[in-house]
Amino acid sequence: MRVALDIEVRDMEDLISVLTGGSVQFLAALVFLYVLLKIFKRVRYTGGKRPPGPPSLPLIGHFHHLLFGMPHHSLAKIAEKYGPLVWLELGAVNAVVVTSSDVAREVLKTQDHIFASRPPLIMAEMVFNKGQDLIFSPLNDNYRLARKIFTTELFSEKRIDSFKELRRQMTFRTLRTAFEEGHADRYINLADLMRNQFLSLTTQMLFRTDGHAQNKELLEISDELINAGWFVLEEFFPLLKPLDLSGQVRRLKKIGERYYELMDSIIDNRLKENSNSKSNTEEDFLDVLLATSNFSRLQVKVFLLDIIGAGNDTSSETIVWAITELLRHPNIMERLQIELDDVIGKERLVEEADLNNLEYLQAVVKETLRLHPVFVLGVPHYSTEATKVAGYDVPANTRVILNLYAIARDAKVWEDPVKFDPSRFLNSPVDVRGHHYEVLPFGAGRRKCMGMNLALVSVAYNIALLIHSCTISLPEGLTHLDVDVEEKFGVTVVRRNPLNLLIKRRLPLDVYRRAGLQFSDV
Ligand code: HEM
Repeated sequence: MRVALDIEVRDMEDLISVLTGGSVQFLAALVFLYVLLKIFKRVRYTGGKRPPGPPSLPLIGHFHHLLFGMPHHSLAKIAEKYGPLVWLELGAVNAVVVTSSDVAREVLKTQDHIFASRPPLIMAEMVFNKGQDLIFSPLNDNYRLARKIFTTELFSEKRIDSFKELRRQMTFRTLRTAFEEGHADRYINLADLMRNQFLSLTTQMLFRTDGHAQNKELLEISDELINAGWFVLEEFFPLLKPLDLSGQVRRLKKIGERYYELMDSIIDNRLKENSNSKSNTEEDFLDVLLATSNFSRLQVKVFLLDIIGAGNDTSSETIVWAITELLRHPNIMERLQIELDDVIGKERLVEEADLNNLEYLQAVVKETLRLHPVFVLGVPHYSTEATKVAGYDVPANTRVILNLYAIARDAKVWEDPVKFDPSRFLNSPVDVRGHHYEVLPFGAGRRKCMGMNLALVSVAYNIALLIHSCTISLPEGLTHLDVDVEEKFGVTVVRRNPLNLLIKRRLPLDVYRRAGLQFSDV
């Protein structure tokens, strides 16, 4: 199989900083690792027809493949040579990497019941109370109950709809900030702008409040979590864990402690408020979870952290990727603007209710998610029993890495796969909701993203407003040819370089005013 890559593989600086937080302790860790591995025994593959894979090094197996370049690129290259199901020994961890839509279908649909668990992760242990949350929970009764409550109570259509006005107000606030900066001819970093919006949106959905001190702290916690990365050295070399030479284990533990302390004060305040008054304000997620007697206080905290961790950077960075691609392709940006002007006109602002009538906009969203799925390697799955995949034997307790990035760029499936071309989704039944295995930005099957519907609405709405009601300019002297797509690898893959933009009003002032968007600059 051949996977096309258009992004320059940077250097190992990225991954090393993900692994170690940039610490010089990394070198010390490697020396100790070498000594400790002498007494370390990896659980070896036993019997059967093993999936193919590159030659492994003594003791560390294939771990070095994660150290050079970005893992989703390195793994795509390995798949080009060894096929869509590759066997890797990453220190003590046995893993298979899936890099085709056919094998993804087998894992996420035909054998979803076997592969829908999660491996034990140090991040889950340290921050998410040993995986008692939703994202990192193994497939067990606790998980099934939590997923049911998330589906019926927190992410039901009705609940998502009940936050529509909040989403509108938060997007307006973003525009107001952008226009005020633009009016003063100041450039604004789009990622910062969007992250602030989504953090405010999430905290209001969760806790009804939008307190700045609390948000700042949550933003820092979420940042630390994202920067911690999926690949914690000690997870692959468990003998190193007590020594914590990379400092990652300690760092994650501290993030957990800081978060729990903050949440304790939020929950205490809420319980006090609830006992003082019979409030008739809208229920938020905290109310719903506290009212569910099935969950302990600790579980409530980790469920909320799931949403903070999964709900912010994912949507905001997808918007940043979309605007990046639109700026790189002025003809596509123009076509989208023409659609918006035709369908919405220039007398009013676009509303969420318009989104289904904007076919090209939807195609832009899908194409962005195809080329830039922010969880490039998904969230790891785990086999609960031995099975066969694509004719190969996969033992129980194998970690499954789905290279969602490479699957959606498979040249066997996609014509001109690295080209940003939304029209490939026009008049096509293919969508990004987990029914078509050639593009899986939200995963598929039992573990499919809980926030997909919310994300699709918020992302499309923000892009529509930015393109319809704003003029967006690059810093002076730069053209569309200067807009890069360099990536930074972490829990999510984001733009490496900031996208600084000058954002100004595109429509007559009155149009914004009538929609309820007031400005202090006029
Ligand atoms: C563009 C935005 C988003 C993308 C691309 C995305 C992608 C994903 C992916 C790939 C997974 C893993 C699926 C698997 O294991 O196979 C996932 C899981 C999850 N996502 Fe999202 N996500 C997005 C937004 C959100 C939002 C807004 C929320 C909540 C507010 C959310 C909540 C979750 C949760 C709770 C899970 C865990 C599901 C489980 O393990 O059962 N996501 N997401």
